[in-house]
Amino acid sequence: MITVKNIVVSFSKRQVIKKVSFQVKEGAVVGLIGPNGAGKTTIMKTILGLLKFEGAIQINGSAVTVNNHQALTKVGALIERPAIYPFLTGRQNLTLYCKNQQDVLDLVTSLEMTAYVDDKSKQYSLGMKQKLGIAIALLNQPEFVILDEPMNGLDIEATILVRQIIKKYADGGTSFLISSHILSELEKVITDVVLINNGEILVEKPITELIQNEHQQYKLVTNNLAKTVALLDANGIKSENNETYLMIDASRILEIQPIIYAHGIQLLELSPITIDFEEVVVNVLKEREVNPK
Ligand SMILES: Nc1ncnc2c1ncn2[C@@H]1O[C@H](COP(=O)(O)OP(=O)(O)OP(=O)(O)O)[C@@H](O)[C@H]1O
Repeated sequence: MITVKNIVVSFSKRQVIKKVSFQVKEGAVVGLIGPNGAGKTTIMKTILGLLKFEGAIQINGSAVTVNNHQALTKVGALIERPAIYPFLTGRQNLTLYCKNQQDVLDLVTSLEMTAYVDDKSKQYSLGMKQKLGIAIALLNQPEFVILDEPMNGLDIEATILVRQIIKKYADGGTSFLISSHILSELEKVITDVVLINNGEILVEKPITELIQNEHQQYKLVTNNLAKTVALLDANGIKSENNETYLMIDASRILEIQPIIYAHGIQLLELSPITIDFEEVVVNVLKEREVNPK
């Protein structure tokens, strides 16, 4: 587990990370999200012992400091640009960092890099470099992987591939801390969300909880909407009629089926009205603008 407790990071006396605390549990894929300049990269660099900080960071109980990187031996990372030697081939770069050659073979295959892995990496496109950087981060069976904008420059196929690999590693117990601005993509892979703004945490939650909170309304479709409205009304259940469906408050949905069945009405659909992850995040940020702490 990575435990970040009350960390404060300052640049020239300006606090950019302000008492941030969160955890990354085993097998969790935590999305670290927030607007530009929120402090995501700074937090990642701090966890990697690259920046001075106040507070405490522990990886499996062992402290990370600027002078002690012992805790980081099982941590793989891709921060900002991949650390690649341009005059070496992709394979030579991977070999340089790996402890077990089999890892290189596996990652080259699973990230579909075979066609160019023996070319000099200075010739690589942005996406090829990015894949190589991700492969380096995943070498040596890491317990934790920190990825800053891993989908940068990746095409759709590579994005799907990277998503599948993250899931495979997470299923095997590897934990991830991933930042990305592509929330629709991040949503497909993360288990938890840490949302930051101006160096402060606004939300730390499982993603299901964050989105579920917004499932306040259900969509109800029956074979007789007008009669359904009247029946619900008679039972004190408010519904909003949108012509093709009714909107019902989540707190009353369990009562609906017995009422309509008793009157011979057929239930065709009863499903939560979801708003997507992107909308939830925008709403949280907007709400904070209106009601600052
Ligand atoms: N080396 C530095 N010196 C001074 N200020 C810095 C330095 N690095 C980052 N900052 C400042 O710290 C704040 C957080 O920056 P950071 O790069 O962590 O944000 P971010 O959330 O990763 O943003 P983005 O989404 O744009 O990558 C910003 O205000 C930035 O200007």
